[in-house]
Amino acid sequence: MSTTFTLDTATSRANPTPSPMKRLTVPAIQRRKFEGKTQEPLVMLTAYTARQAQLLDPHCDMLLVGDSLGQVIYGLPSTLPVTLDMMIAHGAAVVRGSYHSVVLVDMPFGSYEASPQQAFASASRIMAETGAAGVKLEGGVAMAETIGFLTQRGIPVMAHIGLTPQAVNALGGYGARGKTQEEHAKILSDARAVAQAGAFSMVIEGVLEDIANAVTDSVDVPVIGIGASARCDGQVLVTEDMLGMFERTARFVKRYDNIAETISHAAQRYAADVRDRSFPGDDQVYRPKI
Ligand SMILES: Nc1nc(=O)c2c([nH]1)NC[C@@H]1CN(c3ccc(C(=O)N[C@@H](CCC(=O)O)C(=O)O)cc3)CN21
Ligand SMILES: CC(C)C(=O)C(=O)O
Repeated sequence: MSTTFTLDTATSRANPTPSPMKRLTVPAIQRRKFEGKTQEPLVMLTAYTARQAQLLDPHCDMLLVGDSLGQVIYGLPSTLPVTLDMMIAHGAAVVRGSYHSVVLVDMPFGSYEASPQQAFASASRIMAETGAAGVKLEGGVAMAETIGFLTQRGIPVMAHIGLTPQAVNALGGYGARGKTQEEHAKILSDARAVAQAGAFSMVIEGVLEDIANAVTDSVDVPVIGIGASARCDGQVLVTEDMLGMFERTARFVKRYDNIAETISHAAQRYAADVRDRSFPGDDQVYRPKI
């Protein structure tokens, strides 16, 4: 007997008119900042593949196709070598694998910083070739003009401030930001600038908790934290970090499973079965019916 995988999404995905489960929208996400008394935090995880997106989608508000895929799936030393083509291939896969969450695609290093025009050329390719709902880009005051340019031309932008990994060479590492008065003030002005420019939301990464709280209180768009504060309007983690795929991760990661161990254990048992010829067994070979 073959194994059948069932998902809570299976029924609605098979339904030709899945109107009750319409995809969330960027304006709906933006409104969540001031909706309801409880202001339920927004849930975001990264996704890089269609199947991963299928599994995460029912539980999330947003799926981020992060340029962290450079390190997480391509084994690159940083996010800097990630290309627009890589982001587009994975972005399209995640859109195909999801039907509920807002899908956002990271703009990779070198695809947007030179000018608003360069950013529009790259972002419009992402939008047209993936079907994503918006893009994310790193930077504050310096990117405000570009964020306005994209937003006014119909491309929703999520900004990313604080610890911005594409600037690792300038920052000197992945240490938390905001430890000096100057840095603290810079992060606050970055937050205000990107919100003012039209970003519908922003990620704040790797900053002192007080700064994340101050940013959350001082802008009128949802602030999504990673290594930030529980008081942010939402949280994001890299899915593989959260699943326990890596031995070493940043302090801000909470592990909800240990899939590294699960995978190693399964591979070990498979290898043993192959080596002692117990795989394939009777159930896995084709024989003529008698
Ligand atoms: N798997 C993965 N998870 C991420 O969160 C992530 C990526 N990759 N790649 C792109 C960036 C890089 N990020 C990182 C990478 C390392 C640390 C880290 O190890 N931080 C140390 C402090 C380092 C220091 O003080 O110099 C820590 O202990 O938190 C943090 C964020 C976040 N992003
Ligand atoms: C860690 C998140 C916020 C990100 O930017 C990425 O996955 O690249």
